[in-house]
Amino acid sequence: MPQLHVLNLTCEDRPGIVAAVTTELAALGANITESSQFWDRASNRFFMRLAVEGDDGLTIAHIEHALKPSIERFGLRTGVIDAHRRPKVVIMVSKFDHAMLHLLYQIKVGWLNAEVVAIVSNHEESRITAEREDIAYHCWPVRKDNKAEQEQKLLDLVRETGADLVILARYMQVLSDDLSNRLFGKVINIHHSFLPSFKGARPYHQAFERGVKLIGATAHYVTPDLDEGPIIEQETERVTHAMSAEDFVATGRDIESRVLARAVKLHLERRIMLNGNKTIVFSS
Ligand SMILES: Nc1nc2c(c(=O)[nH]1)N[C@@H](CN(C=O)c1ccc(C(=O)N[C@@H](CCC(=O)O)C(=O)O)cc1)CN2
Repeated sequence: MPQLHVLNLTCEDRPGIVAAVTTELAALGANITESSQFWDRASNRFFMRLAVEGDDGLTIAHIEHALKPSIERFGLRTGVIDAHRRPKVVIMVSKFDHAMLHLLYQIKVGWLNAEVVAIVSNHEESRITAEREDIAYHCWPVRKDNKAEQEQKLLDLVRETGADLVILARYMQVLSDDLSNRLFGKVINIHHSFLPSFKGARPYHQAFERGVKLIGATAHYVTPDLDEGPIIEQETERVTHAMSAEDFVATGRDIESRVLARAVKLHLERRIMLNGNKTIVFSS
Protein backbone atom coordinates (compact mmCIF):
# COMPACT_ATOMS: atom_id res chain seq x y z
CA MET A 1 0.00 0.00 0.00
CA PRO A 2 1.49 3.41 -0.92
CA GLN A 3 2.75 5.32 2.10
CA LEU A 4 1.31 8.79 2.75
CA HIS A 5 3.18 11.28 4.91
CA VAL A 6 2.50 14.89 5.82
CA LEU A 7 5.45 17.25 6.11
CA ASN A 8 5.39 20.67 7.78
CA LEU A 9 8.38 22.95 7.53
CA THR A 10 9.28 26.49 8.47
CA CYS A 11 12.37 28.68 8.28
CA GLU A 12 13.48 32.21 7.56
CA ASP A 13 12.39 32.93 4.00
CA ARG A 14 14.86 33.07 1.09
CA PRO A 15 14.96 31.85 -2.51
CA GLY A 16 15.43 28.18 -3.29
CA ILE A 17 13.65 26.48 -0.36
CA VAL A 18 10.83 24.88 -2.40
CA ALA A 19 13.17 23.79 -5.21
CA ALA A 20 15.60 22.19 -2.74
CA VAL A 21 12.96 20.38 -0.67
CA THR A 22 11.00 19.07 -3.66
CA THR A 23 14.20 17.89 -5.37
CA GLU A 24 15.20 15.94 -2.24
CA LEU A 25 11.73 14.36 -2.05
CA ALA A 26 11.80 13.53 -5.78
CA ALA A 27 15.13 11.75 -5.26
CA LEU A 28 13.26 9.47 -2.83
CA GLY A 29 10.75 8.65 -5.59
CA ALA A 30 8.10 10.42 -3.49
CA ASN A 31 5.17 12.13 -5.22
CA ILE A 32 3.82 15.42 -3.81
CA THR A 33 0.02 15.04 -3.80
CA GLU A 34 -0.76 18.37 -2.09
CA SER A 35 1.33 21.49 -1.49
CA SER A 36 0.55 24.68 0.45
CA GLN A 37 2.88 27.52 1.45
CA PHE A 38 2.84 30.97 3.05
CA TRP A 39 5.39 33.76 3.36
CA ASP A 40 4.81 36.00 6.39
CA ARG A 41 6.25 39.30 5.16
CA ALA A 42 6.21 40.88 8.63
CA SER A 43 8.41 38.17 10.17
CA ASN A 44 10.03 37.04 6.89
CA ARG A 45 9.10 33.47 7.93
CA PHE A 46 8.29 30.79 5.35
CA PHE A 47 5.76 28.02 6.10
CA MET A 48 4.95 24.94 4.03
CA ARG A 49 2.79 21.81 4.19
CA LEU A 50 3.36 18.91 1.82
CA ALA A 51 1.42 15.66 1.44
CA VAL A 52 3.88 13.10 0.10
CA GLU A 53 3.04 9.69 -1.37
CA GLY A 54 5.72 7.04 -1.78
CA ASP A 55 6.18 3.30 -2.18
CA ASP A 56 5.31 1.02 0.70
CA GLY A 57 8.87 1.15 2.04
CA LEU A 58 8.95 4.92 2.54
CA THR A 59 9.31 5.92 6.21
CA ILE A 60 9.47 9.09 8.30
CA ALA A 61 13.20 8.40 8.82
CA HIS A 62 13.79 8.24 5.03
CA ILE A 63 12.11 11.63 4.57
CA GLU A 64 13.96 13.26 7.49
CA HIS A 65 17.26 11.91 6.17
CA ALA A 66 16.58 13.12 2.64
CA LEU A 67 15.82 16.63 3.92
CA LYS A 68 19.06 16.92 5.94
CA PRO A 69 20.83 19.08 3.28
CA SER A 70 17.95 21.60 3.26
CA ILE A 71 17.60 21.47 7.03
CA GLU A 72 21.27 22.51 7.30
CA ARG A 73 21.21 24.96 4.37
CA PHE A 74 18.04 26.83 5.34
CA GLY A 75 17.75 26.08 9.06
CA LEU A 76 14.47 24.27 8.46
CA ARG A 77 12.28 23.19 11.35
CA THR A 78 10.39 20.12 10.14
CA GLY A 79 7.63 17.82 11.34
CA VAL A 80 6.77 14.58 9.51
CA ILE A 81 3.86 12.28 10.31
CA ASP A 82 2.58 9.01 8.85
CA ALA A 83 -0.84 10.06 7.59
CA HIS A 84 -2.11 6.47 7.76
CA ARG A 85 -1.54 6.37 11.53
CA ARG A 86 -4.76 7.04 13.49
CA PRO A 87 -4.13 9.97 15.88
CA LYS A 88 -5.06 9.46 19.56
CA VAL A 89 -7.14 12.07 21.37
CA VAL A 90 -8.34 12.70 24.93
CA ILE A 91 -11.68 14.53 25.19
CA MET A 92 -12.32 16.66 28.31
CA VAL A 93 -15.89 17.72 29.15
CA SER A 94 -17.83 19.18 32.08
CA LYS A 95 -21.66 19.11 32.12
CA PHE A 96 -22.55 20.15 28.55
CA ASP A 97 -21.82 17.22 26.19
CA HIS A 98 -23.00 18.51 22.77
CA ALA A 99 -19.53 19.24 21.39
CA MET A 100 -18.17 15.90 22.65
CA LEU A 101 -21.10 13.95 21.15
CA HIS A 102 -20.56 15.69 17.81
CA LEU A 103 -16.89 14.68 17.82
CA LEU A 104 -17.81 11.06 18.60
CA TYR A 105 -20.35 11.07 15.76
CA GLN A 106 -17.89 12.55 13.26
CA ILE A 107 -15.36 9.86 14.20
CA LYS A 108 -18.06 7.15 13.90
CA VAL A 109 -18.99 8.24 10.35
CA GLY A 110 -15.33 8.52 9.34
CA TRP A 111 -15.21 12.29 8.75
CA LEU A 112 -12.71 12.63 11.60
CA ASN A 113 -9.81 10.13 11.64
CA ALA A 114 -9.07 9.80 15.34
CA GLU A 115 -9.12 7.30 18.22
CA VAL A 116 -10.57 8.53 21.51
CA VAL A 117 -8.32 6.93 24.12
CA ALA A 118 -10.11 8.49 27.09
CA ILE A 119 -12.81 10.89 28.21
CA VAL A 120 -11.96 13.04 31.25
CA SER A 121 -14.49 15.05 33.22
CA ASN A 122 -14.92 16.86 36.51
CA HIS A 123 -18.47 15.48 36.65
CA GLU A 124 -20.15 12.08 36.35
CA GLU A 125 -22.71 13.12 33.68
CA SER A 126 -20.84 11.71 30.67
CA ARG A 127 -19.80 8.35 32.15
CA ILE A 128 -22.82 6.64 30.50
CA THR A 129 -21.72 7.95 27.08
CA ALA A 130 -18.20 6.66 27.61
CA GLU A 131 -19.46 3.24 28.70
CA ARG A 132 -21.76 3.09 25.65
CA GLU A 133 -18.83 3.94 23.40
CA ASP A 134 -16.48 1.58 25.31
CA ILE A 135 -14.09 4.47 26.05
CA ALA A 136 -12.15 4.79 29.34
CA TYR A 137 -13.75 7.41 31.60
CA HIS A 138 -11.93 9.40 34.27
CA CYS A 139 -13.97 11.57 36.64
CA TRP A 140 -11.54 13.99 38.32
CA PRO A 141 -13.39 16.74 40.22
CA VAL A 142 -11.22 19.84 40.54
CA ARG A 143 -11.00 21.95 43.68
CA LYS A 144 -8.40 24.56 44.67
CA ASP A 145 -6.78 22.02 47.05
CA ASN A 146 -6.41 19.18 44.53
CA LYS A 147 -5.92 20.97 41.17
CA ALA A 148 -2.20 20.10 40.85
CA GLU A 149 -2.87 16.43 41.72
CA GLN A 150 -5.71 16.19 39.17
CA GLU A 151 -3.62 17.91 36.50
CA GLN A 152 -0.74 15.45 37.13
CA LYS A 153 -3.21 12.63 36.44
CA LEU A 154 -3.96 14.23 33.05
CA LEU A 155 -0.25 14.52 32.21
CA ASP A 156 0.21 10.87 33.18
CA LEU A 157 -2.78 9.86 31.04
CA VAL A 158 -1.43 11.74 28.00
CA ARG A 159 1.96 10.06 28.45
CA GLU A 160 0.56 6.56 29.08
CA THR A 161 -1.91 6.66 26.15
CA GLY A 162 0.42 8.44 23.74
CA ALA A 163 -2.33 10.96 23.10
CA ASP A 164 -1.54 13.41 20.31
CA LEU A 165 -4.23 15.93 21.28
CA VAL A 166 -6.34 16.98 24.28
CA ILE A 167 -9.70 18.46 23.29
CA LEU A 168 -11.53 20.74 25.75
CA ALA A 169 -15.08 20.11 24.58
CA ARG A 170 -16.75 22.50 27.04
CA TYR A 171 -14.44 21.63 29.90
CA MET A 172 -15.08 24.44 32.34
CA GLN A 173 -11.94 24.47 34.45
CA VAL A 174 -9.00 26.82 33.85
CA LEU A 175 -5.80 24.82 33.26
CA SER A 176 -2.79 25.99 35.25
CA ASP A 177 0.06 27.92 33.64
CA ASP A 178 2.36 24.90 34.08
CA LEU A 179 -0.03 22.45 32.42
CA SER A 180 -0.89 24.90 29.62
CA ASN A 181 2.79 25.48 28.88
CA ARG A 182 3.75 21.80 29.07
CA LEU A 183 1.01 20.82 26.62
CA PHE A 184 1.17 23.92 24.41
CA GLY A 185 0.10 23.13 20.84
CA LYS A 186 -1.54 19.85 21.98
CA VAL A 187 -4.68 21.29 23.66
CA ILE A 188 -7.58 22.79 21.69
CA ASN A 189 -10.49 24.56 23.46
CA ILE A 190 -13.89 25.58 22.15
CA HIS A 191 -14.93 28.96 23.58
CA HIS A 192 -18.58 29.77 23.25
CA SER A 193 -18.19 33.31 21.91
CA PHE A 194 -16.79 35.11 18.85
CA LEU A 195 -13.44 36.01 20.41
CA PRO A 196 -12.09 38.45 21.41
CA SER A 197 -15.56 39.40 22.62
CA PHE A 198 -16.96 37.95 25.81
CA LYS A 199 -14.06 36.01 27.31
CA GLY A 200 -14.45 33.90 30.45
CA ALA A 201 -17.45 32.11 31.84
CA ARG A 202 -21.10 32.82 30.73
CA PRO A 203 -20.29 34.49 27.35
CA TYR A 204 -23.84 34.02 26.01
CA HIS A 205 -25.26 35.99 28.94
CA GLN A 206 -22.61 38.67 28.42
CA ALA A 207 -23.62 38.83 24.72
CA PHE A 208 -27.31 38.98 25.58
CA GLU A 209 -26.77 41.84 28.01
CA ARG A 210 -24.74 43.68 25.34
CA GLY A 211 -27.52 43.27 22.76
CA VAL A 212 -25.37 41.77 19.99
CA LYS A 213 -26.80 40.77 16.58
CA LEU A 214 -24.28 38.03 15.98
CA ILE A 215 -23.09 35.26 18.31
CA GLY A 216 -20.37 32.73 17.61
CA ALA A 217 -17.82 30.22 18.76
CA THR A 218 -14.03 30.08 18.63
CA ALA A 219 -11.66 27.12 18.67
CA HIS A 220 -8.17 28.01 19.86
CA TYR A 221 -5.01 26.48 21.27
CA VAL A 222 -4.89 26.76 25.06
CA THR A 223 -2.37 29.09 26.68
CA PRO A 224 -2.04 30.22 30.32
CA ASP A 225 -4.00 33.38 29.42
CA LEU A 226 -7.68 32.47 29.42
CA ASP A 227 -9.25 32.56 25.94
CA GLU A 228 -6.17 34.30 24.50
CA GLY A 229 -4.56 31.38 22.65
CA PRO A 230 -3.93 31.22 18.86
CA ILE A 231 -7.27 31.07 17.06
CA ILE A 232 -7.85 28.10 14.75
CA GLU A 233 -11.48 28.40 13.60
CA GLN A 234 -14.52 30.64 14.17
CA GLU A 235 -18.14 30.85 13.03
CA THR A 236 -21.02 33.23 13.71
CA GLU A 237 -24.80 33.24 13.40
CA ARG A 238 -27.36 36.06 13.46
CA VAL A 239 -29.49 36.57 16.55
CA THR A 240 -32.34 38.98 17.16
CA HIS A 241 -33.83 41.18 19.88
CA ALA A 242 -36.60 38.63 20.25
CA MET A 243 -34.23 35.90 21.43
CA SER A 244 -33.48 35.19 25.09
CA ALA A 245 -30.08 34.34 26.56
CA GLU A 246 -31.27 30.74 26.62
CA ASP A 247 -32.04 31.00 22.89
CA PHE A 248 -28.46 32.18 22.41
CA VAL A 249 -27.22 29.11 24.30
CA ALA A 250 -29.35 26.81 22.15
CA THR A 251 -28.28 28.47 18.88
CA GLY A 252 -24.66 28.35 19.99
CA ARG A 253 -24.54 24.60 20.63
CA ASP A 254 -24.44 23.67 16.95
CA ILE A 255 -21.96 26.43 16.14
CA GLU A 256 -19.62 25.23 18.92
CA SER A 257 -19.88 21.62 17.76
CA ARG A 258 -19.13 22.42 14.10
CA VAL A 259 -16.27 24.80 14.90
CA LEU A 260 -14.55 22.42 17.32
CA ALA A 261 -14.83 19.42 14.97
CA ARG A 262 -13.38 21.44 12.06
CA ALA A 263 -10.51 22.70 14.25
CA VAL A 264 -9.68 19.18 15.46
CA LYS A 265 -9.72 17.83 11.89
CA LEU A 266 -7.42 20.64 10.68
CA HIS A 267 -5.02 19.97 13.58
CA LEU A 268 -4.89 16.18 13.12
CA GLU A 269 -4.31 16.57 9.37
CA ARG A 270 -1.39 18.91 10.21
CA ARG A 271 -3.09 21.76 8.32
CA ILE A 272 -2.33 24.28 11.10
CA MET A 273 1.06 25.91 11.70
CA LEU A 274 1.71 28.26 14.60
CA ASN A 275 3.01 31.71 13.71
CA GLY A 276 3.63 33.63 16.92
CA ASN A 277 0.25 34.01 18.66
CA LYS A 278 -1.55 33.36 15.40
CA THR A 279 -2.16 30.33 13.17
CA ILE A 280 -1.67 29.60 9.49
CA VAL A 281 -4.43 27.25 8.26
CA PHE A 282 -3.78 25.29 5.07
CA SER A 283 -7.35 24.22 4.33
CA SER A 284 -8.07 21.28 2.00
N1 LIG B 1 -5.34 27.83 30.65
C1 LIG B 1 -6.55 27.80 30.07
N2 LIG B 1 -7.47 26.95 30.51
C2 LIG B 1 -8.67 26.90 29.90
C3 LIG B 1 -8.98 27.75 28.82
C4 LIG B 1 -7.95 28.61 28.34
O1 LIG B 1 -8.13 29.38 27.38
N3 LIG B 1 -6.75 28.60 28.99
N4 LIG B 1 -10.26 27.76 28.28
C5 LIG B 1 -11.25 27.19 29.16
C6 LIG B 1 -12.64 27.14 28.67
N5 LIG B 1 -13.36 28.33 29.03
C7 LIG B 1 -13.83 29.09 28.04
O2 LIG B 1 -13.77 28.72 26.88
C8 LIG B 1 -13.55 28.67 30.40
C9 LIG B 1 -13.63 27.70 31.32
C10 LIG B 1 -13.82 28.04 32.67
C11 LIG B 1 -13.92 29.34 33.07
C12 LIG B 1 -14.09 29.66 34.52
O3 LIG B 1 -14.13 30.79 34.90
N6 LIG B 1 -14.13 28.60 35.34
C13 LIG B 1 -14.23 28.76 36.77
C14 LIG B 1 -14.96 27.56 37.34
C15 LIG B 1 -16.24 27.32 36.65
C16 LIG B 1 -16.92 26.05 37.16
O4 LIG B 1 -16.42 25.41 38.06
O5 LIG B 1 -17.92 25.74 36.52
C17 LIG B 1 -12.86 28.65 37.36
O6 LIG B 1 -12.08 27.86 36.77
O7 LIG B 1 -12.66 29.27 38.38
C18 LIG B 1 -13.82 30.31 32.11
C19 LIG B 1 -13.66 29.98 30.77
C20 LIG B 1 -10.84 25.84 29.65
N7 LIG B 1 -9.60 26.00 30.35
